[in-house]
Amino acid sequence: MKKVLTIAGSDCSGGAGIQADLKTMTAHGVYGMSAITALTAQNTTGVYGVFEAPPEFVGQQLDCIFQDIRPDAVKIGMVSNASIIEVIVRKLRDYRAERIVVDPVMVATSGSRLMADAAVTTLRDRLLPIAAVITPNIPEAECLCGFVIESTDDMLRAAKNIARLLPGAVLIKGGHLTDAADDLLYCDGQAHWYHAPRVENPNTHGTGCTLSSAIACELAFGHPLPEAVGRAKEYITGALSAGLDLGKGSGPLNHCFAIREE
Ligand SMILES: Nc1ncnc2c1ncn2[C@@H]1O[C@H](COP(=O)(O)OP(=O)(O)O)[C@@H](O)[C@H]1O
Ligand SMILES: Cc1ncc(COP(=O)(O)O)c(N)n1
Repeated sequence: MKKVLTIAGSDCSGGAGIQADLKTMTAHGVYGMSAITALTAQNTTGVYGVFEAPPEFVGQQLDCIFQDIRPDAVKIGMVSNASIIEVIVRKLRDYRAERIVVDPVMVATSGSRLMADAAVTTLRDRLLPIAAVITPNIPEAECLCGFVIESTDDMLRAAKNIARLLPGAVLIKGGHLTDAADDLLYCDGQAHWYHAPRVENPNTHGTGCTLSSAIACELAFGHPLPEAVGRAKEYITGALSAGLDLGKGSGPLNHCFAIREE
């Protein structure tokens, strides 16, 4: 069985973060493991508290994982401060981790900040260089490229610009922009567009976490990146279309769509 590790924050309401990642991994038939960077008190209406793990404890979790069950791929989500980022980079380099997908989580769908401003520079200079692919949404891509993205032409310009910051690839997610839900992968100097119809579903809590985890699973299976993204895109569209409606705000996805009907 393939093994995939998520390094991310916990969402007690089960829609995003570690919980979304592990559900995605199980639905893909891979063995999921987690190193928790922070506990959040959140639900579908917002983030009400964040309790960061001490960086050395994040390191200790990574030692336990890599010294025992080596992951085939790694997904990194919420990393809220620079010291946590530093320890993750050091450990992943020491253990020569492969197939690293970085979702540069900065702000939750509900609008709450999940990363300190000061950590953005560390993310860019230290974490991005070890990623095989990074998966910013439109606001995160704007933060990395420094200009406003209002069209698919802007997405392409931003992708080329961000690609200069890292040896790997960049996937800009269009969920916040297009009338459809078109994402752009810029990989080895080539643009790949993934077109999908916009699903009329306001429940999008955890879409970014889910997509990046699905990509990590597909990379663990050995698919080349453009194909891995295509398969992950099908998964996210399916989980959104399956139409779960839980909570008072932007609700979670339905990861059971691929498993069984009631
Ligand atoms: N209403 C929607 N219908 C179909 N796909 C969507 C919808 N909203 C988001 N997506 C897709 O979900 C994935 C996550 O995108 P996005 O919501 O932009 O990221 P984030 O959750 O990081 O803000 C992307 O593949 C995006 O195209
Ligand atoms: C712990 C944690 N990590 C990430 C997100 C972002 O979620 P989304 O996928 O909706 O952008 C979140 N709300 N909570």
